Amino acid sequence: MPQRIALGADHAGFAYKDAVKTWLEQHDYLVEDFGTYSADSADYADFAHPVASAVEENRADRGILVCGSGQGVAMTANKHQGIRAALVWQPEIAELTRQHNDANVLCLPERFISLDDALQCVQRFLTTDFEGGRHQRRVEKMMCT
Ligand SMILES: O=C(CO)[C@H](O)[C@H](O)[C@H](O)COP(=O)(O)O
Repeated sequence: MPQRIALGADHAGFAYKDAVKTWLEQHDYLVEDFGTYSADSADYADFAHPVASAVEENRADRGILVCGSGQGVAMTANKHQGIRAALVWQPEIAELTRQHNDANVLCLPERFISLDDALQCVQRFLTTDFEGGRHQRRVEKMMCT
């Protein structure tokens, strides 16, 4: 069964969100796009909350969020129980945050990363497994549930 991906961005992440959406569809992921749908100014929390809720409520397997710096969407998503949203700016970090932190939401900073790197981050984030072991204990200590 294909992985279900919840996608969201504000105006500063709109262009990369659309490119990520195209990449995901080309690679047979099931995408739910929570907006924004234009480059008009918008508030990142209006898109980060629905993406985080979709993952939290198991309507999506993973979330991907984009804003200018990646910070606003990450902070917002991490307000949700069960969400481990990671700010990622290079592919190696995308891999590490899956292996060690079991991140379930990827947050990308459109204004500080090339599109090529952003797509590589998406690919590594979606194809890297959590390592468990000592990292399982640490993730459990991180969570408030
Ligand atoms: O990076 C962001 C939040 O962390 C947002 O995407 C905004 O781009 C940032 O806050 C700047 O806002 P602006 O309205 O684009 O100047």
